[in-house]
Amino acid sequence: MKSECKQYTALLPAAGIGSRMQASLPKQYLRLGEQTILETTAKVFLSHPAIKNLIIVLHPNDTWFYQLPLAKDGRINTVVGGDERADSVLAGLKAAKQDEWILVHDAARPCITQSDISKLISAVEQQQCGGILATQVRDTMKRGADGKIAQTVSREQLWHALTPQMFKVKQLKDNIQNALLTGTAITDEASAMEWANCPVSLVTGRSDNIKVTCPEDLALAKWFISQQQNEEEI
Ligand SMILES: Nc1ccn([C@@H]2O[C@H](COP(=O)(O)OP(=O)(O)OP(=O)(O)O)[C@@H](O)[C@H]2O)c(=O)n1
Ligand SMILES: C[C@](O)(CO)[C@H](O)COP(=O)(O)O
Repeated sequence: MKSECKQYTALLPAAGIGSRMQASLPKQYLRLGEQTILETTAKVFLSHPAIKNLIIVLHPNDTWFYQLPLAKDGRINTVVGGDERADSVLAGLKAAKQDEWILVHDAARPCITQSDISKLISAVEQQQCGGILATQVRDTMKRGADGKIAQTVSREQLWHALTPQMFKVKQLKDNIQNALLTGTAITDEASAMEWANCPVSLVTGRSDNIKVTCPEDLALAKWFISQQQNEEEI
């Protein structure tokens, strides 16, 4: 029985092909120990007291999801995604209740913690405007091309945008649709809200909330998750 706190839907875009991972199957189905990246991510949300259900967005040719025990969970609804991440998120938003808040989280970010999910929800509930988890840039940042540095960019106000990103369903859906129609590049939900001049809160999240993107990320994600389990046992 979930606690009395307000409950939300989480939308997991999982319709990518993971080309940068150079694996034999889409990266969300690579294993982190006993379970896949997708199962790991989904279970963090499904066991969070403020998450009531999931919308998981699948590639049209996905043959893996329904082989997972997770597929039998009645709290999960699946929809078919599109060519780009924004198209997949849009497909998921169309299947959500339009008057609710929703948390959009990359299936490829399995190191998300319940505490960071709670932190984002609390900030959005308090400020009543959308928000994203993010971490401040720590390295000196360079702009460059063709193997040459063009300039050093001040890192003072630079953040890594993470997920989940939490917004009102209808507002986010409309803004993504309209932004895409103008040819604006929408690589995260916040960029569509920014396009519409909507305020978006930056909520500091854990830097181990990495997106498994390249081959070396898999071992790092496994290690981060093992460290988080040790933290929980303390
Ligand atoms: N058309 C797409 C593209 C991406 N995603 C999802 O969006 C998240 C972040 O995208 P990314 O890391 O870029 O995944 P891929 O697109 O699969 O990776 P690549 O760009 O290396 O192919 C992933 O969970 C991915 O499954 C999606 O649902 N639909
Ligand atoms: C949404 C995101 O994870 C925020 O950093 C990122 O934009 C996804 O980019 P990708 O190229 O689709 O991995």
